[in-house]
Amino acid sequence: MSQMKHIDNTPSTPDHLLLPLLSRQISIGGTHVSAALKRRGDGVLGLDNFNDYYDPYLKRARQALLERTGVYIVEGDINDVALLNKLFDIVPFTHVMHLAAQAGVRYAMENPSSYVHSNIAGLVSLLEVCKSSNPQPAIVWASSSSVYGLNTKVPFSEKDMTDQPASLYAATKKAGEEIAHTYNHIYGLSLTGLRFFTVYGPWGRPDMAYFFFSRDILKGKSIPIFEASNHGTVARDFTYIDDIVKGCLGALDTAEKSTGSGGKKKGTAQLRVYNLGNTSPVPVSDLVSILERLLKVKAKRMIMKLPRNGDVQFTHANISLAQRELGYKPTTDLQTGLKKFVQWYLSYYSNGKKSAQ
Ligand SMILES: NC(=O)c1ccc[n+]([C@@H]2O[C@H](COP(=O)([O-])OP(=O)(O)OC[C@H]3O[C@@H](n4cnc5c(N)ncnc54)[C@H](O)[C@@H]3O)[C@@H](O)[C@H]2O)c1
Ligand SMILES: O=C(O)[C@H]1O[C@H](OP(=O)(O)OP(=O)(O)OC[C@H]2O[C@@H](n3ccc(=O)[nH]c3=O)[C@H](O)[C@@H]2O)[C@H](O)[C@@H](O)[C@H]1O
Repeated sequence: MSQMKHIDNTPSTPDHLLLPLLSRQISIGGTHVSAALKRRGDGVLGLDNFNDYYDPYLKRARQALLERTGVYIVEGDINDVALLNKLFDIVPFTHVMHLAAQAGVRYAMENPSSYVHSNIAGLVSLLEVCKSSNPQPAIVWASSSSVYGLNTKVPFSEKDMTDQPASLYAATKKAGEEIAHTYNHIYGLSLTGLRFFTVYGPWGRPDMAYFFFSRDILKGKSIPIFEASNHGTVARDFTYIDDIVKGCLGALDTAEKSTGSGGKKKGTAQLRVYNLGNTSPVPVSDLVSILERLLKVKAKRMIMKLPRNGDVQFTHANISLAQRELGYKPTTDLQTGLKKFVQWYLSYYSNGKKSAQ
């Protein structure tokens, strides 16, 4: 993790934050969601610590993109309670979209404490501030399909067991769901957790397979493709970012309807968890074939036994609850979504941008 750059005073607040706004949101992490909220007329303030888990140039490019649309991003850590209090004093946020986390299942074996810092301690700091703020904001936060862990009964439904995480990342996401329960139970915070299923698309994460496979296929480097020791398929319910954004907006709007923008009496606020997936798992080997066609380069495939590194073999979402309650309806298949990713990737890295890590 990088040294966090703490700002010692809140930067001059852009005028738009002080205007009477239809809805005032704080979005933590989450470039695409922030941009979509801004496009539809919500007031949005971003927060990110810009750590160096992956390519910092990419994070700064996303920031520049957002700032061109009028979304200002404060540089700071969710563990910085003084900073959060200051922001909540300036802006009476009605909603918090909390997408900041230490992501990645395999990196948890290298740097476990970064998961505890952001996904557990950071979540608690944020909820402490939300609990005391007036109005109490409705909070929508990112959980993960990884909470289903070693559960092999697919498709995964929200009611299924989540008590056998396969990685520390998954364990911290599961802990986040339990922490949310506590803050809902004691303080009446309105909390909606979204279990995202392997999200991909333009401006995505360079540590994810679809992203670094593209880089390495273009470089002629071999790519390790994990194969299960039981010879079963290794597959993911890959979900395109635009579909996820619609699910996030649906969750924010549903939270608004059921809680209003004021604080709730204890015991009456909502606590919900939804799967946001695509309902069509694709084997990782097919992901590689699609990338080969789009990049017009043959991959050097290195088939490896799936190591015990935090990966699970198969994910598949049952999304009927999100469909019913959030109006969530993913429409992008992997071929279409990867085409958009590859177009972005080629244009981003051919424009003299630093190469992905
Ligand atoms: N991308 C996926 O496939 C996927 C799947 C399931 C769940 N999720 C979850 O969705 C959320 C967004 O994921 P993403 O892929 O966009 O990840 P990301 O790493 O690109 O975005 C998270 C952002 O949070 C920031 N951040 C991390 N720790 C912070 C802290 N302590 N304080 C302030 N900012 C901090 C990072 O700098 C980063 O910009 C995460 O919570 C992740 O765990 C992602
Ligand atoms: O939905 C989630 O909750 C998670 O989604 C994402 O995790 P994963 O589904 O594991 O994505 P990703 O690493 O891209 O691997 C994709 C596939 O490629 C396979 N894979 C991976 C690496 C490799 O070298 N070889 C390989 O075959 C690998 O076995 C897997 O089958 C997020 O990163 C994570 O933050 C989390 O939130």
